[in-house]
Amino acid sequence: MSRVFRGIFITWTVLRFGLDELVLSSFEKPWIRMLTRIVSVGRNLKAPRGERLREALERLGPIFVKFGQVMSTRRDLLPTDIANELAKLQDRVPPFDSAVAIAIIEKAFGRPLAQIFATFESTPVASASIAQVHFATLPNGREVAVKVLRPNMLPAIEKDLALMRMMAGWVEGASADGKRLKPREVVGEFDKYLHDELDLLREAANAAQLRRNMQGLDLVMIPEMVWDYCMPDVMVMQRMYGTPIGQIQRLLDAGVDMKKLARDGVTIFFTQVFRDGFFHADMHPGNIQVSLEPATFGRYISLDFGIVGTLTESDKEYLAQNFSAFFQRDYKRVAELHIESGWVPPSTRVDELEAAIRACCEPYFDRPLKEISLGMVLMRLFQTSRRFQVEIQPQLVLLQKTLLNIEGLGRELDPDLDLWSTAKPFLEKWMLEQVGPEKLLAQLKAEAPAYAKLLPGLPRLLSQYLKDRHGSNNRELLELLVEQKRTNKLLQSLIYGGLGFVLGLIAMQMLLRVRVF
Ligand SMILES: Nc1ncnc2c1ncn2[C@@H]1O[C@H](COP(=O)(O)OP(=O)(O)OP(=O)(O)O)[C@@H](O)[C@H]1O
Repeated sequence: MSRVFRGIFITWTVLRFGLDELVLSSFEKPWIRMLTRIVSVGRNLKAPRGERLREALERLGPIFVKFGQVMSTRRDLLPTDIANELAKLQDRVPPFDSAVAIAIIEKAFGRPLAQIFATFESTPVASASIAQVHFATLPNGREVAVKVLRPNMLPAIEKDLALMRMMAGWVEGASADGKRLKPREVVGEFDKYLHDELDLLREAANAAQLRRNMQGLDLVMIPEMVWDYCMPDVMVMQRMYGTPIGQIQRLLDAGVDMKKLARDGVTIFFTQVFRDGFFHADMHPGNIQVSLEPATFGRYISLDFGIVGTLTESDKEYLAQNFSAFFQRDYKRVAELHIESGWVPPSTRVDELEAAIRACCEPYFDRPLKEISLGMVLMRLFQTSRRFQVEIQPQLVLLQKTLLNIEGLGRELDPDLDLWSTAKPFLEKWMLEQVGPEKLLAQLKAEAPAYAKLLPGLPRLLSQYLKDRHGSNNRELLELLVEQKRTNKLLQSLIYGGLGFVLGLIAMQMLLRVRVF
């Protein structure tokens, strides 16, 4: 029953805020038209559409707020005004009772809190829509941060997701506009995203992988996971001491080199993308701090690993080659790359795609190179590709969104940051590695176990192959001989026939000559 009421409340909110107009310009179902007319009485649609959508999502609660936040990153799908407005959505959720947090921890560990931690700060340090964080100390004296999932998240999410799926079905059935927006696919993607975020073990594993990858770089610190204390709904990690990156004045006062910090940010990101193919994809300022401790002064601290992106070798190659071709203004190459990689249908005309890409990229060269936003270029490229029936891969959209975040952050720290010159050496080094002897050696090494299995059997396979080949050679030879005999006979008859004809002509001519003279 509560589901029915929730459904009615959602429909009512959608109609009151005029979201029906926003999503569906032409209704085909008469009952929806009728319902809209009833609810429309007295509704005020003067506010811009993005603002109305944001307010409606806030009214609908945390899951819808999260949905709006996730959608705000899909600038390749949404008009700019709506995406900008959705980006303003904030998790304004009160912290949950610490008694509840403690109960969750005790249930997860099956022991009273006093046996798990030596100390536990009951006032949370931060609280968001999915989890909240408390500081604590382990029995061995180690200081930790404890992330606890909000209670009853799963049932609440399942209920709202079921309603979202139902509404997506309506929207899709209601009009052609609705179908074009693929609402069911969008909700499906959101469903997966939320479930990933709800598993703190998964987040801990992401953190551990990133920490390992970043170990040798000395530019960023990632908390170590205390695995014995990590569960799907409780995550315990090393406590970090840092100043939020947003507090620029505090960092300046402490003597942090802002230009270096901006460059380091780009270096970290490009290392994660091009070297590791595994990147932190939730780079908002709330998740980034800077260490002011003497031993690690000026180093980044990265937090919150719920969202990471992974790139395959071919994704990396696609990106590196596209960026390179773009900066050489070789739009034909960009178009060819899209076709070669199978991104656009093979029937696509290179010249048409090239023209579309030129129209999208050329305006960027009006400004100095350092002002060009790679995130924007990538986004425009994706928007152009869509016109050529390209389904943009989610990991590339995630990357583009993170790139925008990194650029924004970098330029805030250093307005003169030249992103391209910082990123270029990475791309060049990476491209060189792709074709150089190192890559060949690495590939041979990777294939070595397969060769080791294959080699002992090779003589047997070779002799078998030759035997088969010999048999088939004989057959082919016989066929060839028969064919040659046939050709010889034909030639013989042609030669003899032709000779006879010529001799006949000569004889006739001689006879005629005898008669004339
Ligand atoms: N290991 C840590 N050491 C110190 N402080 C931490 C640690 N982990 C988290 N925090 C604090 O808790 C805050 C929230 O953490 P985190 O971003 O992981 O939670 P969240 O619920 O995923 O939040 P959101 O989704 O809004 O980013 C951080 O901004 C930071 O202040």
